[in-house]
Amino acid sequence: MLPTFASEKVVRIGVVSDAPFAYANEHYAIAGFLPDLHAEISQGVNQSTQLIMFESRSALIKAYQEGQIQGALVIDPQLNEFPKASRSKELLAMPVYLLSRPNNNEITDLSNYKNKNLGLLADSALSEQLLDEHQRPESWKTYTSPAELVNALAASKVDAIVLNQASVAAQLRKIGWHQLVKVRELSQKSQLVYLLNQNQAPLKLAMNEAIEQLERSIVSALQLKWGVETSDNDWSITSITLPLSIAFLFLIVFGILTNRKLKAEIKKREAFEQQLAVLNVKAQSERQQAQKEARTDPLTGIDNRRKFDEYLNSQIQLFNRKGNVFCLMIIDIDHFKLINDEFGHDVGDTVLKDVSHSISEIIRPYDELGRIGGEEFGVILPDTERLEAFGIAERILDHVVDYKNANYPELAVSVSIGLSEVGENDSTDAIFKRADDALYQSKENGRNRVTENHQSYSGTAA
Ligand SMILES: Nc1nc2c(ncn2[C@@H]2O[C@H](COP(=O)(O)OP(=O)(O)OP(=O)(O)O)[C@@H](O)[C@H]2O)c(=O)[nH]1
Repeated sequence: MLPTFASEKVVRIGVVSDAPFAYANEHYAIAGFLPDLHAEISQGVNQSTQLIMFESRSALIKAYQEGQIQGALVIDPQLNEFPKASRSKELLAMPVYLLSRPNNNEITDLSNYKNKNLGLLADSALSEQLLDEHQRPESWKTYTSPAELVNALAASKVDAIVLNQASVAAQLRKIGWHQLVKVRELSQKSQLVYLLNQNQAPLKLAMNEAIEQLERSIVSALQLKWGVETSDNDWSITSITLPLSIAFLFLIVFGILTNRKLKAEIKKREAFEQQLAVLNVKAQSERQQAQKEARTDPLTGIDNRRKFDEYLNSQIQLFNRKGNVFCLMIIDIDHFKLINDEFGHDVGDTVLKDVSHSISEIIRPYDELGRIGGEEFGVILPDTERLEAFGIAERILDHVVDYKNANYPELAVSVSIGLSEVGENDSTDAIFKRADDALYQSKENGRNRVTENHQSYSGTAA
């Protein structure tokens, strides 16, 4: 069981290790998964996302349903697997494959299968499109899960099954070698679905970019690991080469002869791989938990200065690369020393926790809140321009002033805020200094107010 995080600031995305787009190396580390997104995460640019790998699609779905991950990346999911409301869809072109029993020379085109038994995945966008195109032949059957589909082929209930590129590698491994034909002219749109429970604008952007590179990465992953023919030259029909056919035929014969021994070996290996995958998920989540703790303020439970600085840095990089505007706020509790002196340090601690909670009630789920000093908080508002940020700052002022301590009703709390919008050729130090100078102005002008200090404009309002 994966631990659940108290903070919703990190989005945990589940991926399946078996699929080529979430393609694992022998150590079960991600080797070919949406390379851009992964690189972005490992380089620390996208600090708000973590990838959690699952050994099977059903384990991933279960984790998603139980809320252990907040998002999932799945290719061409069945419609009933995920709650519809939380879907975001991206369409991408993907070659379609027919997988048939060996020595089936009839496959040249899907229309040859109009009167034959063809298996398709039910509730899949790709299947629906193919069925419509061929006027829903009676001999075509749909199966509710990829496992059922593959079993139908293995049990000769159908002559061939339709697969999209993403599921080819996994299915080949399950049932051994069959004849695989890529039918390029039938290439339809397949779905890469990513599900997010919250609106994560930077993540969405990163994913959209990664999707553009997906086809290329899948092809090379398939070639590398499975040796599947993916020639660009013959798009109409691509079948296995003769030597490969002979080699695999030999494997099948060999497999029959040593069936039992082989089965036991495979079982042992699968159990070992499964254990390895489970251990890896566990180790990964423990590592992530430790990393999380190193970035959390123990008193308030929000992000600490280190995490906040990392996030600020990532926002500056995003702005410089893509022009995503954001605002930085520094919020300081007024006369906090007096609160400590008059009511005691413990009450001071309670006020710190309550103020951080009040701020989090006003900001949006994807804004970043951190404790950046003793009685000082920082807020980063991604995709937000100064006018909107100013309104949010004013709402924070009002909300904090409304604060009441149950044991000390006479305790009055207010904050002062310095606000700055990111500007041309900005750096973390420069924007931080502008916001800090603005905070100083708020204090100078009487506290309980917000002061703006942008590259081109500054001013105060109470
Ligand atoms: N209770 C408590 N107090 C803290 C903590 N961290 C810092 N402080 C206190 O916060 C106070 C900050 O005081 P000052 O920097 O003088 O500022 P201030 O009294 O808020 O005055 P202005 O910022 O000018 O409005 C100091 O007395 C610190 O001891 C903490 O974790 N808990």
